[in-house]
Amino acid sequence: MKATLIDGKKVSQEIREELKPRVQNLIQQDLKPGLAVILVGDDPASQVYVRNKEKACEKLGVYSLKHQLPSTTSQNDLLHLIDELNNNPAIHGILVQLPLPKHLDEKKILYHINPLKDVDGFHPYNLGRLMIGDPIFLPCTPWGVQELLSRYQIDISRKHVVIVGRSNIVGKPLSMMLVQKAKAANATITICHTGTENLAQHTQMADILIAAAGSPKMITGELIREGVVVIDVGINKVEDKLVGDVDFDSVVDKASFITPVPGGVGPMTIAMLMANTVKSAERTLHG
Ligand SMILES: Nc1nc2c(c(=O)[nH]1)N[C@@H](CN(C=O)c1ccc(C(=O)N[C@@H](CCC(=O)O)C(=O)O)cc1)CN2
Repeated sequence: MKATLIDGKKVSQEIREELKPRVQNLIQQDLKPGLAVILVGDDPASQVYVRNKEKACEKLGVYSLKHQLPSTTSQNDLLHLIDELNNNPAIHGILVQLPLPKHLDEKKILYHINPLKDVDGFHPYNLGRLMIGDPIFLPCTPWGVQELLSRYQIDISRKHVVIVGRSNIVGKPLSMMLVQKAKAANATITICHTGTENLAQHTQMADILIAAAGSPKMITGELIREGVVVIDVGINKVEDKLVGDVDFDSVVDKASFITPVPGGVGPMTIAMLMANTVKSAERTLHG
């Protein structure tokens, strides 16, 4: 079996097209959605991702405000900037590009963002709302994964979903989102990580395997069973090449569906960020 490629680039473009009339409707009501992106330091990958976000805003008609700060920026200065953006009526979404330089307290910084402008969905208030099944902003990458499954009619009903990875920005929120659906869908959700003993015993049970461990090519053909759906969330730079957490070549002939890297989940993160920003602007109009 040769896996069907899940085209994240195509789906992300479809989603951004679907957002256009919503943005036009807001602009006609004199409300242009605004996204502020704070980039601290000069991490090359982060610069690419921030540029992708700016380009997405430009194409969609969203006002984009970028603050590029030196890696030596103090915590207080960063908190003051967030205060300004929290109080800026032209800004409906605020994100701080991760990772931050080590001297900055990531939690303190992220928790300082007004939850109602937290379009990354990382604030405890929003994660709490997600946990109780009443979300405002879903974290962009997990939401993008869910959208890919949905738009390719990959149903989790009565399926075993195995997530490899437990980060705060993907693994944990994604497991919460799928558990919410699993109740009604009679699905089973398993979370593994790079420290899981006998990892193969878990991954080989998966009908749907989501690799989000941040470990290049970790998931090989021996770790999966025939016909599994493979979603690769990994974004690893290896010898200047972007590779996922899945060893694509050893998996593609066993899987039924697979997301490529690049061109899979990555572009979905951007599209869902745009969706959260538009939603935030709409909420200021309609509550
Ligand atoms: N504040 C945040 N920081 C980070 C997040 C996040 O959601 N919020 N996620 C990742 C990085 N990320 C978004 O910021 C991100 C990663 C990858 C892509 C993407 O489009 N990847 C492309 C290839 C891009 C390239 O040319 O290298 C692909 O996979 O096709 C977008 C966003 C960590 N930080």
